Amino acid sequence: MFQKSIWIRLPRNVLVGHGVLEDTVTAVEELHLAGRPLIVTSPTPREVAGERVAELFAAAGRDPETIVVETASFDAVERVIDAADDADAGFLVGVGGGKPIDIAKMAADHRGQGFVSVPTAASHDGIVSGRGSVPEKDTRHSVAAEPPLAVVADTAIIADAPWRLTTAGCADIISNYTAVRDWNLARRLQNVEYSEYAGALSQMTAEMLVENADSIKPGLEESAWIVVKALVSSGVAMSIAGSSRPASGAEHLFSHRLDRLVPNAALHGHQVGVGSIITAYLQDGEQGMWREIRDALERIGAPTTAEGLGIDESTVIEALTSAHEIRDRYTILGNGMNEEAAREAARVTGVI
Ligand SMILES: NC(=O)C1=CN([C@@H]2O[C@H](COP(=O)(O)OP(=O)(O)OC[C@H]3O[C@@H](n4cnc5c(N)ncnc54)[C@H](OP(=O)(O)O)[C@@H]3O)[C@@H](O)[C@H]2O)C=CC1
Ligand SMILES: O=C(CO)COP(=O)(O)O
Ligand SMILES: [Zn+2]
Repeated sequence: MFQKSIWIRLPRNVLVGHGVLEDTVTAVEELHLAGRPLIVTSPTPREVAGERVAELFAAAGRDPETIVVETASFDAVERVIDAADDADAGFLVGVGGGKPIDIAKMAADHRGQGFVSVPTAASHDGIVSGRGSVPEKDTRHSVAAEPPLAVVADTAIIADAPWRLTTAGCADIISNYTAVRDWNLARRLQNVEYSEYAGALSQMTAEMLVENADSIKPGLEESAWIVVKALVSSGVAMSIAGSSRPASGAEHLFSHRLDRLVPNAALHGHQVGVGSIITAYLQDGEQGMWREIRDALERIGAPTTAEGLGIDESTVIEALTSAHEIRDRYTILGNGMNEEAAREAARVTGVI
């Protein structure tokens, strides 16, 4: 299908490295962002980075305001919009994991203002993307939102975050393998618009992460480097595609379904990693690449079983049989799996 036009919205300043938090104000000034920042953060990220970001803006005479959010909800987005109105903020800065970053991103989108992403954990590729994910009624998947103008990823802070957050980010990247294959399938079966560049970038990102899996170890700042760069590249793939397609297929539908059935049971990345093992089995059968995906997750220390996610067998089966209803996105799940097929796939792959 010929694409008449595309509009790719990417971050302009991406800072990754030891101590780059100190350059936050410079990164913002270089973007000519005017006015007061509203810093949107959550309790722990506030301590590890938010307070320092506020000090830096205060020292630059920008009179920052801070708001602390605790849950990813539309109420929280509304509160942030109100706080930005009250503070007459010129732009928003999200400091933390996916929760405060997405809330800031969506509030910035609503206000039509600039947004800066300061991740304190490498837990998923939403730290860079123009997608926001805040549960609303039946919706758990991401929707279009304001992409960050700048990303400031301080690897010293990220390397210090709990290791499970980093393994979740790795698993979110590894899941790109199955997402790209599902996207290709949808192109062939449904004539869905496909971007060769975005698909290739997403797949290459997963391959590079797996090749580097042995260098990804707790306590090593180099690991934070590798994972953040992969998350940036995956976020860019989504921006090129103009959708989350390059990084979200059936494995993400499975995870979104788990989020509804057992909210907060496990991290997003860990859920999509387990979903990716089963998705790969569905895509090419018992002899296919599901073992490689499982082994890569194991090498990194991410869960590969229902038990590892802290969920029971029946929840896995329920999520698999209803995941196709989550959104209008064609994947290998097609019109859905029946219970026997779901049990077989989960059993063969060792997930249950
Ligand atoms: N936009 C997108 O494309 C995507 C968005 N998402 C969304 O992102 C959210 C999940 O993101 P995730 O990062 O896993 O969740 P959170 O933002 O909830 O972070 C997970 C936990 O890590 C803590 N934390 C963060 N940084 C540090 C640190 N440096 N040291 C110690 N603890 C830290 C947080 O503390 P505290 O409790 O204080 O916040 C929280 O308890 C969900 O809302 C999900 O829907 C997921 C995937 C993609
Ligand atoms: O998590 C994502 C990509 O890794 C975003 O995907 P969704 O659009 O399915 O939420
Ligand atoms: Zn994801």
